[in-house]
Amino acid sequence: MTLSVALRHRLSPAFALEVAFDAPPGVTALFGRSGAGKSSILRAVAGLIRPDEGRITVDGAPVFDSAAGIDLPPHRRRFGLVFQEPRLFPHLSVARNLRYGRRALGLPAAPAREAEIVEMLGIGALLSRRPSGLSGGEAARVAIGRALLTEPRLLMLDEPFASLDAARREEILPYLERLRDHAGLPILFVSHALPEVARLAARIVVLGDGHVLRAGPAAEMLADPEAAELLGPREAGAVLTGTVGATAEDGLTEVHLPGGTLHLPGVTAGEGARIPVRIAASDVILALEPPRGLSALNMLRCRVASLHRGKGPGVMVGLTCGPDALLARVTARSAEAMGLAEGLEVTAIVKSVAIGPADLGGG
Ligand SMILES: Nc1ncnc2c1ncn2[C@@H]1O[C@H](COP(=O)(O)OP(=O)(O)OP(=O)(O)O)[C@@H](O)[C@H]1O
Repeated sequence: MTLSVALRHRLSPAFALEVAFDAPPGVTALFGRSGAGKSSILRAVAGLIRPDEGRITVDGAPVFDSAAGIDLPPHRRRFGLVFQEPRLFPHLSVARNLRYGRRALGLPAAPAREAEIVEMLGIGALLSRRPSGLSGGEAARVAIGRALLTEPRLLMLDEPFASLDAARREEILPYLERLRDHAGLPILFVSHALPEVARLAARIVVLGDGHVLRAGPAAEMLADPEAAELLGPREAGAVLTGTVGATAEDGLTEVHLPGGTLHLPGVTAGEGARIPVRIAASDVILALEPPRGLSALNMLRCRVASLHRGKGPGVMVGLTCGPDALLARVTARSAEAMGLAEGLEVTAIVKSVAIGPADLGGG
């Protein structure tokens, strides 16, 4: 199932949306600064605002088509929307909250499906509790479960963890990975946290001032020095796929990449698993020769593929390490002193401690 969106809508004299993008099954991240128009797009797709003109289709079938006069009401679109706040009913137990959306749509009870969703989201122990006793992460999972139980054709998550601290957000990411891998639905995921987007999304749509600034496969966008400027040079970083090796007594686990081996803390996947590893561009140091007598364990032989001079003092360097792509952020002064140029062979040095659990996929 693929969602296609093409719409124009003036929200105020100062702000208009004009966007077009596709969302196939898997996670499509809508990424952009506050006020870029992310939530308004979700509201339009959900049928909560009526665009001035455009078409919104699922596998070619319109739920909205201004030219043809089609505008299905929200409940007939069968799209699940989870807001920033979980919006659970305080007087109902978690179990009754879960069933509420289904009942409101007149769908029959589905105990087997419910058990499956409860298991996937890890909320079995919460069923008899009231929402007031839940942590933010638990409440977010219940809200996602309630939306899933309505058998949506599409799931939209509008920064469902905006109010959670970093540790709670990290806790919930594995559940979202399971949802992504097992639900088989297109998921529109609104976020302005790049590590989360890198971990979950297959596609990224970067929004600015109501427009699509750039859209494409996540792996390509995250490794592209020019796109890094739009994603935010401080947080930008490529995602590489490695194979988990042995764990040493000091807790560092080998992760083998074509360009070399990383030794990383906090790897939970078992030996032999393939896991994504996000390496922030600002955590990579470049050297012309493999350095000796250095505390960093992680060195990858790479070649400079492209250079992008940003607005500030930084240069974003695109590197290829075998079939992998990596980004490094250096100062323009260093780039010049090193004579960085396309095709030059360099060693990329990554600090182990710079890579945290949020940067590693579950495998
Ligand atoms: N009902 C409305 N009437 C007028 N202007 C609106 C309305 N809703 C949103 N806007 C404006 O549209 C712009 C986009 O808002 P929107 O909430 O879609 O952005 P966002 O990218 O989701 O931001 P955030 O990350 O802060 O949630 C903002 O300038 C906002 O003030």
